[in-house]
Amino acid sequence: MRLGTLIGSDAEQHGDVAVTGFAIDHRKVAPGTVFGAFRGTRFNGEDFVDDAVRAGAVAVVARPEVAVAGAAHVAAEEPRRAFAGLAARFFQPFPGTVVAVTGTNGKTSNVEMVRQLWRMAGHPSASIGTLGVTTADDQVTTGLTTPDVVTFLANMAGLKREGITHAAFEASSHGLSQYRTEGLPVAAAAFTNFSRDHLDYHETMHAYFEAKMRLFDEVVAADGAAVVWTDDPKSDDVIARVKARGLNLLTVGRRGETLKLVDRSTSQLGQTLTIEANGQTRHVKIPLIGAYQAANVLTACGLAIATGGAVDQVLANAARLQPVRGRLERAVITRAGAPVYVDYAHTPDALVSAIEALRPHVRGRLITVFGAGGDRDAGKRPEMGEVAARLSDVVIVTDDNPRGEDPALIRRAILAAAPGAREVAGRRDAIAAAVAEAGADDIVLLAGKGHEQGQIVGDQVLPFDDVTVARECAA
Ligand SMILES: CC(=O)N[C@H]1[C@@H](OP(=O)(O)OP(=O)(O)OC[C@H]2O[C@@H](n3ccc(=O)[nH]c3=O)[C@H](O)[C@@H]2O)O[C@H](CO)[C@@H](O)[C@@H]1O[C@H](C)C(=O)N[C@@H](C)C(=O)N[C@H](CCC(=O)O)C(=O)O
Ligand SMILES: Nc1ncnc2c1ncn2[C@@H]1O[C@H](COP(=O)(O)OP(=O)(O)OP(=O)(O)O)[C@@H](O)[C@H]1O
Ligand SMILES: N[C@H](CCC[C@H](N)C(=O)O)C(=O)O
Ligand SMILES: [Mg+2]
Repeated sequence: MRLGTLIGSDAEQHGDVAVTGFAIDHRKVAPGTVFGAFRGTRFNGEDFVDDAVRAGAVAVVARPEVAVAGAAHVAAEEPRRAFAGLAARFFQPFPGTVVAVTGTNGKTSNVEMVRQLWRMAGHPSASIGTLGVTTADDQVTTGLTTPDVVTFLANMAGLKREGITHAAFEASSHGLSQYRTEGLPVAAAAFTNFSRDHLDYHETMHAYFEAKMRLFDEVVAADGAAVVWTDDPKSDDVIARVKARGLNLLTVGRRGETLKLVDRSTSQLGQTLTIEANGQTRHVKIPLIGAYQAANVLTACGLAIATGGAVDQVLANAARLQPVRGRLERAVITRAGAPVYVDYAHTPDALVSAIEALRPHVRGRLITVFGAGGDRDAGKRPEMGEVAARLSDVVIVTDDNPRGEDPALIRRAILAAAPGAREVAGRRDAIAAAVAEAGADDIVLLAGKGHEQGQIVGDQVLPFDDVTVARECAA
């Protein structure tokens, strides 16, 4: 593609050169690259403009006041957004049906469930999120929930080349506020729930909520749809904004109109949902436990319906959903007979959801093992300690990705609000202690790491998988 075609600039000036790629890191610039110079939390990309031009950048997307010499200056007040638009023109085409999910918890579960529902309906489909890029026969990890905009658009274009027609992605608040997932048409967006997380980055709950709302206010197509879970304290706010924007609104939940959850009855290995839709009552048996999984199933069904699925077909397919990795995944049953569950709960609200999901299955004691991530929202630590101590019978506080912080101090912050909790440094020892403690009637919950394959200590990632360690401790 010629630069002039891309940016509409005069060919004699800068337009008649070939664009070979896009980069937001000057170290990735090659001859022909369009460089995005963004101000970040650690660096100012504007400081690297000259380096980028020397490395062969043919255009620089930057704020109007930034000096750019030797390459075209695409000036924009919000350069991240302008850059995403240009990159999308370069990388297109994309899968024809793209949907996004936001919310504090449940994004990964939802995109994975939508992908499965589409596949059951015969669509070649994919999801992009915390688990990586997932298709029916492949999974590639990207490291972040929402990859950077170049990786994101390149991945989407790659999926299209592989024949994928339907793709669902997680829109994290960081990704939304940094315009990491812009540029391509989004047919539908879903809201799962809103609670405390990431205040280290957004600072206030208001700013965190507004970051998420950009998905509905700006990212989803003007003629697109919104699927809203109705039973969250913030649901009505989201619905009001969706209505103001004139999107096609689908509501799901106890107060839902598209899919109304009338009843939920649990069994040992699953649950039956009674759902009213189109004036009819249906019983949908799903092979997943926990109210939160029921919420995710309904929201995912909403997205499948919003993208053309027939209600009957979608609800019938929901009965065949496979569990999502690390979300209430049963890792092992100990020799004493206690099931050990692994869950990705890493916020106070998610911890409540995970514990409440298991509680009906506990005859003896619920033993909860968890920690909190370093270099992340410190304020959530006592809140997590408080709910764990209040809702579990035995609490073991341990480590979860200490990153650059002292793990003992993180544990102390949790323990300060968790009366009666035991402290076990080192996650393997904590899991071993829980497994040793659990009797036949007890259930062990290992929370916080879910599918993760490493423990981040300093800048090292040490191999660690809760499921594997639980099995080793139980052997
Ligand atoms: C706080 C945060 O979100 N940081 C992300 C963000 O960084 P930033 O824009 O602040 O970048 P910066 O490092 O200050 O640099 C500014 C600019 O200068 C450029 N640069 C920098 C150095 C250099 O030598 N040359 C250069 O060109 C950078 O590429 C960047 O464009 O953009 C970078 C590139 O996309 C990300 O790698 C980085 O993720 C860091 C590693 C991270 O840990 N992010 C986490 C918190 C995150 O994003 N999590 C969310 C939420 C998960 C959830 O749902 O819970 C996620 O979506 O994964
Ligand atoms: N609908 C829900 N309501 C409340 N809690 C939930 C819900 N869905 C998931 N959870 C809890 O949140 C944890 C993480 O779920 P999931 O990975 O789907 O969320 P996420 O939004 O993708 O998280 P992340 O922000 O890390 O990407 C689960 O293990 C569970 O404990
Ligand atoms: N997407 C989340 C994941 C947290 C997972 C938990 N294990 C931790 O490290 O805090 C984050 O980056 O904040
Ligand atoms: Mg996720």
